[in-house]
Order: sequence, then C-alpha cells, then structure tokens
Amino acid sequence: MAENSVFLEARRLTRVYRRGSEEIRALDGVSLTIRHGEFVSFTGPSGSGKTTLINLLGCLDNPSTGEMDLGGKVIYGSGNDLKEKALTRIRREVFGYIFQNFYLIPTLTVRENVALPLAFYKKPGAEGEVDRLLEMLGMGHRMNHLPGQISGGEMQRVAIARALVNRPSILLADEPTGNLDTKRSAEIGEILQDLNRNEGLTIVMVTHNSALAGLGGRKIEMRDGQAYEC
Ligand SMILES: Nc1ncnc2c1ncn2[C@@H]1O[C@H](COP(=O)(O)OP(=O)(O)OP(=O)(O)O)[C@@H](O)[C@H]1O
Repeated sequence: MAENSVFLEARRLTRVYRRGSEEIRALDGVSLTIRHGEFVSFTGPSGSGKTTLINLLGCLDNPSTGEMDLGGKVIYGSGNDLKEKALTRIRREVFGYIFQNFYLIPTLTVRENVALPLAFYKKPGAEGEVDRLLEMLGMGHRMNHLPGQISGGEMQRVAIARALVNRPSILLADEPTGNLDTKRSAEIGEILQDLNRNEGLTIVMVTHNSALAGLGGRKIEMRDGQAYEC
C-alpha cells in the first residue's frame, strides 16, 4: 500500500456510555484521517476519551454515531456497519494490538505466546515471523522462558512480537509503557519508532508519556471527548 495514502478515515464519531440513568459522552464528534506509514500519538487528561477512541479506530467497539472507513471500506456508518464476523476478520488480518498490561499467557513460553495468534489465523509466511521478531526485539535468548521469568520491558517486547506475527498493517498501542520505568519506556519507544521508520508500520498510540508522544511526529490531544491536532 502506498505510503501517505489514506488508511483510515473517521467522521464525527461519538460514543455515549450509559450508567443507570446517567449518560456519559466519552467521544463528542471526532473526525480524523490516518495515512499509511504514520505514527500518531494521542495524549490528554484521564477520562478525555483516548481509550474509547483507540478502541473504535481498532474496531474493538462500535460508535454511538458517526462513520469510519478503513482501506476504503465502510466499517461503521450509513446504515452499513460491518457484521461481527467481518469485524473479527479485520481485527485478525489488519490490526496488531498492545496494551499496558501485556496480556501474556503465564503458562505458555515466550515463543508459544508469540505463536498463539497463528492458531486462529495464519498469514502466508507468518510461521517464520515468530523467531525473526523475537530475535529482532532482542528476545532470542528468552524464547523458552515463561512470562513470570522475564522483566516488564521484556514482556512488552514479547507482546509486540505477538502483535506483529501476522504482519498487521497497523499497530494500536494503548499506554504501552504505562507499567514500565523511564529506561524501559524509552526502549519500547525506540522499538516502536524503528518499526515505523524501517518497516513502514502504521502506529496509533495512546500515551501519558510526553517523551513517547513526541516520537511519531504527529500528536493529537484529547479534551472532553474531542480531538485537537497539536
Ligand atoms: N464502559 C464504560 N462505561 C461507562 N463509562 C465509561 C466506560 N468506559 C469509559 N467510560 C467513561 O468514558 C470517559 C472516557 O473514558 P476513556 O477510558 O476513554 O478515557 P481515557 O482518556 O482513556 O482515560 P485514562 O487516561 O484514565 O485511561 C470517562 O468519563 C470514563 O469514565
């Protein structure tokens, strides 16, 4: 896919949560475009809607109203929302996800954790990606360890390898360094920057870490459910 072509376009996304009789407008009309090869960071105060937005962009949740296209295909909107089966396919084939809490399976080795997505869906050549990615991320010597035997920074490297094993077009990272100290955070930041620059991976990241937010060049601040380009 040509670098700089439009990858994702969101128009007037809203997301309202209901808690009893209370209505929380977590997203209040967000429109944005993400191009292939971009590295976009979302910052903003707690409760401003960052996770809600990244979940919508990553097809993990549906908006209350609004439209979104991905690769020219309608995901939500105009009464043509994709059905769950098609969304599941997009989640597997298009996206890689990493989270603050890593979500590794404690009883599986590092290598088995990274290979896990291949049990559900395997892109051609993906088998060879397990070892390549672990080597690339400096985890080649830890392949047979369990998650409990490695550090937090190493766990996030494993989670990144797992997210990338099926060669996604876009990596979504929600607070990827939220559980890491400054040094480990900077290391994960460098890895993400290399993946973006050297492998052309599109990255969308939510972070409270201002050093990390500057890495990708494009920064969007969330305030009260709205998005502002910085
Ligand atoms: N499942 C839910 N049910 C009800 N309200 C929710 C739900 N998820 C989020 N909210 C509310 O929506 C608003 C936006 O939440 P969101 O998690 O998107 O913010 P955030 O910017 O990611 O916050 P943080 O930086 O603390 O993670 C908040 O007021 C939050 O309490």
